[in-house]
Amino acid sequence: MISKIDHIAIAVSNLDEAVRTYMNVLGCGADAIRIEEVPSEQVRVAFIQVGETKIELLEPMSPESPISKFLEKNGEGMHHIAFSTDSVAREQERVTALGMRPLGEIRRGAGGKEILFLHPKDTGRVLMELTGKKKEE
Ligand SMILES: CC[C@@H](C(=O)O)C(=O)SCCNC(=O)CCNC(=O)[C@H](O)C(C)(C)COP(=O)(O)OP(=O)(O)OC[C@H]1O[C@@H](n2cnc3c(N)ncnc32)[C@H](O)[C@@H]1OP(=O)(O)O
Ligand SMILES: [Co+2]
Repeated sequence: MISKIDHIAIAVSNLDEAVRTYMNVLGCGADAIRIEEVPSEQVRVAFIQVGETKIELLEPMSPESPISKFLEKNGEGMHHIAFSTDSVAREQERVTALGMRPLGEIRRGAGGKEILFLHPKDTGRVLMELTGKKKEE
């Protein structure tokens, strides 16, 4: 079951600058920010807690990152919406049966959580991520 929006992700070219902008807009302190590197996606990511959900700022770590290609084509801006679920595998099965194409396999994203992306051409040209539990849970 999908329970809430886990995060809204924005592609940025300079993470530190973007973090400052969001802190200014939201009026929050550094305690609301968590930064980590996710090598599987070649991104450095900052999460900013906003109530029950988060803003995810994504900076590419290399030209191979999907965020590099996105920035080249579109510039900075909204990249994807992520939905929380108690079972990414079950949601994968459900949406696949409806004809949506997952992009690759379930893998590990930020915080070690299971993630799966759906092709934006099947979801109204908005990239969507399903995010679940940590793999060991
Ligand atoms: C921090 C870790 C993790 C988390 O825990 O939250 C993350 O969020 S990681 C985020 C980065 N990782 C990913 O984005 C992985 C999934 N993405 C992909 O597999 C690819 O980026 C893609 C979506 C398949 C696009 O790659 P590719 O086909 O090589 O690029 P194109 O530019 O040719 O795009 C094809 C087509 O799709 C449209 N598109 C691409 N990106 C988006 C987007 N973010 N939102 C909406 N639409 C998008 C693009 O415009 C092309 O359309 P056409 O031009 O009409 O062909
Ligand atoms: Co994400």
